[in-house]
Amino acid sequence: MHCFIQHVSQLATPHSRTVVICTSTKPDKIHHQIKRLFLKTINVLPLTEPERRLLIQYQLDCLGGDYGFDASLVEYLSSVTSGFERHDLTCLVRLSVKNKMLKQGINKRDLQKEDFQQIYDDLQSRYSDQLDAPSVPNVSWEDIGGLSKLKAEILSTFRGVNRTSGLKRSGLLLYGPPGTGKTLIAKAVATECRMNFLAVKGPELLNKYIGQSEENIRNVFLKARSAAPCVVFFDELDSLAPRRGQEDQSSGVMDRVVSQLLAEMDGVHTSQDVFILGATNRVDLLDPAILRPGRLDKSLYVGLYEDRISQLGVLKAVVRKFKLSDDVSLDSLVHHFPSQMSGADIYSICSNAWTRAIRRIITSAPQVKSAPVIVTMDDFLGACSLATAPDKFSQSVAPDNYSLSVAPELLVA
Ligand SMILES: Nc1ncnc2c1ncn2[C@@H]1O[C@H](COP(=O)(O)OP(=O)(O)OP(=O)(O)O)[C@@H](O)[C@H]1O
Repeated sequence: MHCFIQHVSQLATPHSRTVVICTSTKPDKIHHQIKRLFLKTINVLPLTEPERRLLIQYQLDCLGGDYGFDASLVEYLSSVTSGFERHDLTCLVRLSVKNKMLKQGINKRDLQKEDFQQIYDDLQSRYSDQLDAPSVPNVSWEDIGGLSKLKAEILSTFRGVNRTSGLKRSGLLLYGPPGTGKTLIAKAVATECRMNFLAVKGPELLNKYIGQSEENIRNVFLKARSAAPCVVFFDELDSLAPRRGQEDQSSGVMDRVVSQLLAEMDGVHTSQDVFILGATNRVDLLDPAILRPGRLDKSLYVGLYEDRISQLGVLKAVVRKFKLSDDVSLDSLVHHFPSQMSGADIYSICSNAWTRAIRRIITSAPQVKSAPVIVTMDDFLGACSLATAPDKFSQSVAPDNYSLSVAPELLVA
């Protein structure tokens, strides 16, 4: 470091014609003596949507010729590429155009959405593979059954009056028994609102070294801000934000973690494009400050499916991609379900039915290498009989524990 400082300082003579430019992805780690050498620090921020639009347009213009694209295509590409850097956008445009030409000849230049899909998917998955990088999940509202009121409530929060009038909510808490679809909802929110999704499990951020947990929390929010628009999903929030001042936490480590989390949440409140979703099975263990307006200012209960209509909704969503035989009647199937089920329980019945169908096909025609898997009513009924036999199937929420997750006083409309 000393040597570097000496050499750079020597260049700083009145007649020097040398300019030193340095780059860094972690400016906060640079020693202050090095920082002092530079006259100017330029913060290169992630591209905003209008900037991405300009860059995509520019890249297409640079390729010359008439590509026959319309403005809505450029608009679409800029809206789905949040988190993409300059180089990614250049690759996206150039490689997609090149592929199109290779496939359809140099004269076929009418570009469509689909022409960009393959390169877009490659770049997006490479981006998400980077450590903890946010991704846009592939879960839509159709993948979630039942919960229509909850969906409407969440959508109004995201798209409704709050945003336009500037009275933005900064976060929502989803609470309820395990396996009821809280994670699924968070992913669908990110997909439907075309936002990046950063999922964090509470315990993953906790570290035994002093100050490291707080830094992990800071990093999550830093990442979220740089990937904005972004949904940050804190699963198992109770482990990260337990009630402060507990006697058994005499070192105060957890209190500091909670305080850091609250401070970061307050910072997010002023930013338009980062939204926080929390999920917990134990709302009673949370520090009340986290539910204060301006942080997770709305709590929504995601419960078990107790009526046949909502069970049917979940069943339909889960078997959406199954091939069903003509004898399958989902309406009558739900009457074979236990009275209280979580989405995960229904998913388990369906995957058991699917496995039964595969076994049946293999046993009936072992020599056939590939045959379509068609699930019959018998497969479902066999899987249901397992579900109602208590010694063979354990529901994800034992009836004794239902009450643990329910805190009706938090059902704020
Ligand atoms: N409403 C639903 N519609 C369709 N599938 C569902 C629904 N709820 C749950 N599932 C199924 O159950 C699985 C588990 O759901 P999920 O992980 O979202 O539950 P969770 O409430 O976040 O659980 P936990 O509190 O244990 O983290 C999902 O992957 C999905 O297959």
